[in-house]
Amino acid sequence: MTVIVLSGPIGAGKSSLTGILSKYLGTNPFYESVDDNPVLPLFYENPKKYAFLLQVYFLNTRFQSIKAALTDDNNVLDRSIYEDALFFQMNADIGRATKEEVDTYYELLHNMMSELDRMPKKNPDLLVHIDVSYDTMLKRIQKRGRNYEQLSYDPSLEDYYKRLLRYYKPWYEKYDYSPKMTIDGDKLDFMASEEDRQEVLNQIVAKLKEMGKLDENWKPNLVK
Ligand SMILES: Nc1ncnc2c1ncn2[C@@H]1O[C@H](COP(=O)(O)OP(=O)(O)OP(=O)(O)O)[C@@H](O)[C@H]1O
Ligand SMILES: Nc1nc(=O)c2ncn([C@H]3C[C@H](O)[C@@H](CO)O3)c2[nH]1
Repeated sequence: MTVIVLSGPIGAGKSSLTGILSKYLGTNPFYESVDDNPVLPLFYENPKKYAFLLQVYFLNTRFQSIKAALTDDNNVLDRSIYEDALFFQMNADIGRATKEEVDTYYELLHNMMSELDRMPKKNPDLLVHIDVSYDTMLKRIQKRGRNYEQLSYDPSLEDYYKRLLRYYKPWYEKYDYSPKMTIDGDKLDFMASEEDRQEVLNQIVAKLKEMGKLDENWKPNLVK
């Protein structure tokens, strides 16, 4: 039984890979709430006003998801609580949160992480990070077509996205809640190419076998 958390910038392919991977492993997916998130459009319209509220919204849903996932021990999460502070810190660094909001946020996060530390299973088994360049990220954001994420909606999103990418490298290096691995999201087009999809799945399965989380003779539940 495994809990796998995915990470990566906006449009990296986390939701897509969550679906593919959970089917392949025969586990249950947890998706980040986006289309039913009432605060997200407000945030893109007025980031300074809504950065804190949006973060509390995401933090709350991510806390619920990771608790359920660690209890069930049979899941893939498309983004997790471990990535939450990356987003908030970046928004705080560009002046979208007051000192009081920053302090309150970190206290809340700390309390939630302490709760997780008291659970029988405390950590995920593996982090799979999808690494993408700015060009790939932007192409995927355009392909998905959410209006408020487009540069035509707000040209300052170019700086926001580039900045976000810069926060990922140190975040990934510091992450130590579980073993981790990176997928090259620029090279491996796991949506359009069957061969690339299999390559990504092989890399993840090899890592799980190496960690002893999958039996050496393990075969997929569902081959498409
Ligand atoms: N490897 C890939 N190759 C080609 N297209 C991809 C790939 N991964 C994702 N896409 C496409 O890019 C878009 C964004 O993908 P997806 O929604 O999975 O990203 P995400 O990382 O979950 O984004 P977000 O952080 O915003 O939730 C979708 O239209 C998807 O079909
Ligand atoms: N500010 C902020 N904090 C988060 O923790 C966070 N997580 C995701 N997002 C935004 C990115 C995509 O538009 C969309 C889907 O990932 O939601 C976030 N925005």
